[in-house]
Parts: sequence; C-alpha cells; structure tokens
Amino acid sequence: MSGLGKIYGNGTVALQDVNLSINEGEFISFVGPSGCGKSTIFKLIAGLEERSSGNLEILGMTPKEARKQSEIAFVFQDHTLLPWLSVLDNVLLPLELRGMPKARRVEEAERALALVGLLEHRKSLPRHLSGGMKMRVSIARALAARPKLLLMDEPFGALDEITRQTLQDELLNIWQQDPSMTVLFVTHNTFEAVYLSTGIVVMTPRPGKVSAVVDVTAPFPRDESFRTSAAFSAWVREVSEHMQH
Ligand SMILES: Nc1ncnc2c1ncn2[C@@H]1O[C@H](COP(=O)(O)OP(=O)(O)OP(=O)(O)O)[C@@H](O)[C@H]1O
Repeated sequence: MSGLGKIYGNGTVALQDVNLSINEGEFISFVGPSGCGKSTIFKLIAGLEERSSGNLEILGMTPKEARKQSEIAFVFQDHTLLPWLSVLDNVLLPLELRGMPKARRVEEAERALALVGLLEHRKSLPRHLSGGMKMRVSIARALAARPKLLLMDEPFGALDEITRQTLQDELLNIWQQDPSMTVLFVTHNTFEAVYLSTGIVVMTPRPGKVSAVVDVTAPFPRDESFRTSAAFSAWVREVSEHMQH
C-alpha cells in the first residue's frame, strides 16, 4: 500500500496516506480505535471498495485480479454459515461457485475440515454446533480454496476466553503448515495481537493512518510460556503505548 486513501461517498475520510509493505508468509494484526479504518483496509484489499487515492498491490496483482484467482479468503466475526446446509456443504459452497470438479471439491473441503478438527461433524447442521465450532467451520470454508491471503476481521471477538485461546493456537498451527500463506487479522485485543503476530500495525483515530508497526520477533511455535513471559508483557505495553499517542 502506498499513499492509500479512502473517502466514502458521504465525505468521511476513512484512510489517509497509508503506506505499508507486508511480506508473504507474515501474520500481521491491525489494532486501533473503533472507526480508524481497519475494516476499510480489508474492503480495499478484498476489492469490495475502490480506493480514492494511492496504490494497492496484492501478490503483484490488483485486488480484483487477486480475488478472481481465489488468492484471497475472508473470515468475519459473524460466521455467516447457511443454516440449512450441513457443515460439509457450507465448506463446499464456495468451491462449487468457483466451478471446481466435484471429486476435488469434496477432497479439499474434507482436508480443510480435518485441519480444524471437524471432519467427524461434516454432516451436522450449524445450529447443532457451539460458537467455537461454527467459527472453525468458517475458517475451514476460507481455507478450502488454499488462499494465499487470509483476511480475518475480529474472528474471535464473540467467543469466550478459553475458546478464543484454543482457536488462536489452532490458527497458528494451520498458518505454520503453509509457509506461503499470509494472514491479516483485525482485533481490538492487544494480547491476542501479540500472541499471534509476526508484526502489529497500530492505526491512529480517523482519518486512519499507520502510527507504528511493532515487530513481534518471538519464535514459533508459541504457547502458554510465551503468554506469561516478560517479553510478551513488554510487547503488549509497547503496542498499548503507541495506541495512546
Ligand atoms: N460505507 C460507508 N460509508 C460511509 N462511511 C463509512 C462506510 N464504511 C465505513 N465508514 C466510516 O469510515 C470510518 C472507518 O470505518 P471502518 O469500519 O473501516 O473502521 P474500523 O476501524 O474497522 O472500526 P471498528 O473497529 O469499529 O470495526 C468510520 O468512521 C465509518 O463510520
């Protein structure tokens, strides 16, 4: 992103001069006050909104090209599963829309469900699953097409703390299995950002700009001992301080 700006039709300046370069395979979290433009950045990346100024390139392509080639997938806080379809059919749906042959579709969907530990629930309906399980299905649906870029907008915001931490570990495991997959993650939770990320982008209040990028250089795999370490607290403090300035 260089000089990236977004002014909505009603005149709201959501983003101003955002400059950011993210390497393949990174796990980058975006934190900042409500309304600072985090979701707007995602919408521009996803090609759902047009930028007003500047440049944005994804894997050497425009957002729309990247989306067409199924290089981008999303996970939102609201799991958006179709209630009348089974777990497997929910995961199959986007593959079907892309015209993937049936046998391959089932193979990819089952691979993704196995990654999130839900293969044995493939025939269940969403209403028979817990909140954490629905989120896992939503992650499986995003992973089924093997995206190069995974956009996650506050995916764990509605979950209880224990489930949230379990899913954080599962997500890190999945990400580590594919070194070329880049994850961009929006969260309001500084602890979550530090635990998951290789880097954290701290944004200013509207109009959103990048106020700091904090590298979290702790090695992977990460576990409870990282969460309780002095280094972890120091990174949380650093991010919080940037958020207050
Ligand atoms: N379609 C739209 N039309 C007009 N203004 C919009 C539109 N979408 C977002 N905005 C405004 O742009 C600003 C940035 O919104 P955005 O949703 O990107 O922020 P955010 O950082 O994701 O917020 P939150 O943390 O509350 O989800 C806000 O002031 C919002 O009201």
